[in-house]
Amino acid sequence: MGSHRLPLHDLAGFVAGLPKAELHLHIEGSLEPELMFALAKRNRVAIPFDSVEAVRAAYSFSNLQDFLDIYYQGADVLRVEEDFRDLATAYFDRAAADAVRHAEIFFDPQTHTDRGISFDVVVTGLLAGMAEAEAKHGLTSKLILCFLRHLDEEAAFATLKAAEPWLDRIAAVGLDSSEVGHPPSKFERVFARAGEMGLLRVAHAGEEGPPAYVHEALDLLHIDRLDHGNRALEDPALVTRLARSGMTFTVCPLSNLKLCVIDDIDAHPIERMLRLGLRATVNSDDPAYFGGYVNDNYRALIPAGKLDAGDFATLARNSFLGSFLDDATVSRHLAALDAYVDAAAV
Ligand SMILES: Nc1ncnc2[nH]cnc12
Ligand SMILES: [Zn+2]
Repeated sequence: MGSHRLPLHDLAGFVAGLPKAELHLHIEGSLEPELMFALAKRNRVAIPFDSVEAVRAAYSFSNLQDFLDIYYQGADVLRVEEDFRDLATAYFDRAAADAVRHAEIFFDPQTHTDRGISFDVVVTGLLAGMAEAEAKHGLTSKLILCFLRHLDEEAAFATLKAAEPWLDRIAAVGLDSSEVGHPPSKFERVFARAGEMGLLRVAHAGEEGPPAYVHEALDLLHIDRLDHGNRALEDPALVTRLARSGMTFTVCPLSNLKLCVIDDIDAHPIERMLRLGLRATVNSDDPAYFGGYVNDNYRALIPAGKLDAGDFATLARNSFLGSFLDDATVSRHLAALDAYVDAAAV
């Protein structure tokens, strides 16, 4: 889009060092097979694999549900506070290496409370990992509590209730899990209550579900950010609305490829999103399952040749603009990003 042209190798280096925020990351989806094995041993939990290689070999999915089945199974090794802290620490260490300066991470409390693990154990462990990342890397973070949409409204309300003691440590609520057949309307009242409690709101919509689900997320859930949003592109009036309102899309290229939302990474619609004036960002979703952290996702977009250095800088800029950081902090990150771009002289 812009006029910046760099040789491909330099472009990869430029993109890797760009200061960035990650806005779509399921912490349970950052559970690498090695840590899964270590935690299984530590907690004496049986897992249905006999090697790390066997786990990786099982990570071949033809749709979202295929993945979710194995993802919920993997989370079973997480039992005590220390496990959630170690999980978070592993993610933040990896993100810091990708020049991530700020991350807004999803967690799925129901995946754990339904197994008898308390909400407080999950949050306390994650918060410990978050504090450590800030001290060690200067990497700040926020928590987003996701409701599992395949479960019912009552279960979501119970989860919101469990969150009450932690409201000052939770930035937003989100909506994830099996999309088709579980429209945003199912959670209209839960999201209204979350809004009254002062929480921001995001939702997965238009990943596999139709544009109507994106309309519902806007009109019924009053979302502050749209997770995925790919299928919004099928509805021109919706695109206009999302562009005009400056809605942030948290796009996950490698996830889209691995879950067969797209057939070919070179056909990923993110370039089209930028041309349509949409505020797209690049994120890793479930990096342990989809073969890459955030820089792998940025890098995967290079070979198609549709994005130049200026576009990648825009994607990184969008990640700060779309974050839930205060304006002064966003400005500070954008100044650092501008300095990085100037120094790269692209
Ligand atoms: N990509 C995704 N879509 C819906 N739910 C998820 N939970 C973890 N990753 C998800
Ligand atoms: Zn997701």
